[in-house]
Amino acid sequence: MSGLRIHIREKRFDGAPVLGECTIDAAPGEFIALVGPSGSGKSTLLSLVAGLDADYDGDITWNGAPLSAVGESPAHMGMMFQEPRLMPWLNALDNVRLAEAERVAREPGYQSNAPRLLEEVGLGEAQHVWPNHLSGGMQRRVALARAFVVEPQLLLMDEPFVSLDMPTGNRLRRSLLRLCERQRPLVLFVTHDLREALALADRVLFFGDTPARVLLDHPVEGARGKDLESAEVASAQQVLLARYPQLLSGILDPSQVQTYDEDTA
Ligand SMILES: Nc1ncnc2c1ncn2[C@@H]1O[C@H](COP(=O)(O)OP(=O)(O)OP(=O)(O)O)[C@@H](O)[C@H]1O
Repeated sequence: MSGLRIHIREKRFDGAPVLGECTIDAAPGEFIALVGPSGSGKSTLLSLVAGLDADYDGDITWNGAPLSAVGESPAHMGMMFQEPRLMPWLNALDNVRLAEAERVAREPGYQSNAPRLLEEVGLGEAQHVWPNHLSGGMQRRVALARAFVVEPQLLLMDEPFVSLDMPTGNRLRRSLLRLCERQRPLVLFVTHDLREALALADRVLFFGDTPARVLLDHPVEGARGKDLESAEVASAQQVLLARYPQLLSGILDPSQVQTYDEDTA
């Protein structure tokens, strides 16, 4: 199949199973949010996909070929984490350019996308500013530009907008969706905030149980692209939690899932 296939049979840490049987198929261009209680293995799953941890039982493929390790990956991969992880000795432009280094080496005559990406995230005027002179929100913008500068086919994001105030977070989410619209990467986005998942994703995967697995694969309708405090997001959240009251605690009654599918069929 084309796109990403994740099939985890088991992932253990120190002998204890953390992830159980889990199959996720995702098509190019899809935006998938991963939501679940703390410790349910969301970040672990991202690190397996990123190739940062190869110690698991399962297969992760991209267009049918193993997605085994960063650097050998058949998909251009971008990543963004909770911390912007900027190099303090490089200005905003050079931080973004750093991600292009491999491409510059590989493609003679390659024209840097970094200035355009910084324009797109609203930092056209701040290209030569050092990270310690940028606000937290601006630093995340640089990290967002850096994630997209490689034109990733697969973008892994682990709570990239956590602990930002609402307007700053909303602006960053709008920038992210604009960039996704243009480049169409497949995104796996970990968040604790159900509203953020509903405002960004095409599908939300809910994790839970021990060892963790996907409890529910929920298609999002109506809330995508809206601000977190919008009526559309509030309503999507209310409908979901009315039907599955303990979902965010990682508990789901399987009989409810059938009812939901029948309702939406
Ligand atoms: N390097 C590690 N060594 C041992 N145990 C680990 C390691 N990394 C994660 N774990 C354990 O694996 C489980 C899943 O952790 P993980 O960070 O993937 O969960 P999470 O759903 O992302 O949590 P959170 O939402 O709090 O970030 C937890 O019990 C955690 O303590």
